[in-house]
Amino acid sequence: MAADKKNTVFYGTFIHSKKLDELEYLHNTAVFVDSNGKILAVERDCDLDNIATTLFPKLGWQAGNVATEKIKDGQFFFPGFIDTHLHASQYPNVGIFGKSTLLDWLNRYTFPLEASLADPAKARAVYTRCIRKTLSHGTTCAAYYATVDVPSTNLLADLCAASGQRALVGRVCMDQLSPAWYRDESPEASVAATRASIAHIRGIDPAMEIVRPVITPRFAPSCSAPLLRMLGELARETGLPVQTHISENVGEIALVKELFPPALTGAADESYAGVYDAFGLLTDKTILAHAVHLSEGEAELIRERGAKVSHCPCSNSAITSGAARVRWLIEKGVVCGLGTDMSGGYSPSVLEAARLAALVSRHVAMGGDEGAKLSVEEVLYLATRGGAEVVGLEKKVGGFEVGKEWDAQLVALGEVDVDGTVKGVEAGEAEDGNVDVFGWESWEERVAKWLFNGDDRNTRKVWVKGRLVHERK
Ligand SMILES: O=c1[nH]c(=O)c2nc[nH]c2[nH]1
Repeated sequence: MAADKKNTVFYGTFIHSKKLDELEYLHNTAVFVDSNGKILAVERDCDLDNIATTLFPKLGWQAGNVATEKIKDGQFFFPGFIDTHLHASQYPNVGIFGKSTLLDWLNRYTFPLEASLADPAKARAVYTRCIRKTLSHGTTCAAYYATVDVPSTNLLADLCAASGQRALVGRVCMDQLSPAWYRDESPEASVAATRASIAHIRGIDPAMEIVRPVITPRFAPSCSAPLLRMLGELARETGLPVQTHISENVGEIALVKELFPPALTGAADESYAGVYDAFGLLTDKTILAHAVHLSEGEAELIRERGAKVSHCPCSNSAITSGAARVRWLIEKGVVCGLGTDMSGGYSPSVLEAARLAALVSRHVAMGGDEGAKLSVEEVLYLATRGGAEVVGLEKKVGGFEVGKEWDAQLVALGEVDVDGTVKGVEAGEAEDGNVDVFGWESWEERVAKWLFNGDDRNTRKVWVKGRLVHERK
């Protein structure tokens, strides 16, 4: 799809997070987005024709070069979702995990698939489909892991740039504890390959408007101490973000203790977070996926360093890693967002991750901590503004404010007619979606129904930086 070069006025109902536990509902509102995708003005409770006449001259807009996107009653604009953790290279394996847990899952399902993407044709098919699918679910920004292979990592970045999906793209670094056919030959080779991929990604998007590189040590067990040290140095030298996994599974944690004693790392103790910290990898630009079994001390250290957590409830349930205590992390002051973690997680949908975050928090509550429950408002905050902070883009995306960029989705729910059919669906046609709205629901109830029963059929259009990147026909 070509970039839309016009200024645009979006008009209708807008819903976004005001704070962690509050959504704001803006009705009869006009949002003025310039041809570069930046929000220039937000006018609430206004008449579209009047406001256009008064605001166009102030914005220096010519009426002939302005597109209007006025949505129907009952539909709403919502900020695009931010998937703070997923493996594009694992997309073909969604739903394929059997009864495995992390370490056997990696060996049985994951490493063979990732290695096979060194075939460029296969990588192109997988990445193209992954980007299309996540866009169709309203994911406007994704923090991707690619593979060890440099050309296929670069291809993922190229495809994100071409399709317009905002992305952090990381070449996976790993030099130990995986088969010889899927690992870096040495720490030096790993860093050289990472530099090559960073240079490519910077080349295609020097201003990092859509795509940016991210330094990606897979997780401590698959990286030697020299590699972790060199990647910490690379992070300091480049100022780039870092993404990795932490404390997902009890077997993994035991392995980290065994592999990285304080005598090797120089850390004060043998904690998992302490290992990353010892190597300069725990900074305010670090995205830590999972964080299921952290100790008090680790959560404290993560908060002190300003590192962020990607909560992955789908994956944590599917491969039986555990129930992360998100309320506890938030109350400690740790910034959290949501990750689908495909293909540990079986779904490409951040809406599904949000709904599972709500459910998993209820399991934590059933364990005795009633305050652990996350509300509809809270999980949608994590899916948007929380995620924006996790990936370091909170000034650009996550809500509808002047100065932010237009990363948004248009949501339409099924409006039930008096005869019990869904409006717009002809007799004999399949109904479009699982959400039935009867008309008496409050806006809060409509959003709750969307969270718990919505899917890509409700996501009619998706924009990134003002560009239409998906439309459901
Ligand atoms: O959920 C996960 N997916 C992975 O690919 C991975 N690698 C290390 N640890 C991991 N956890």
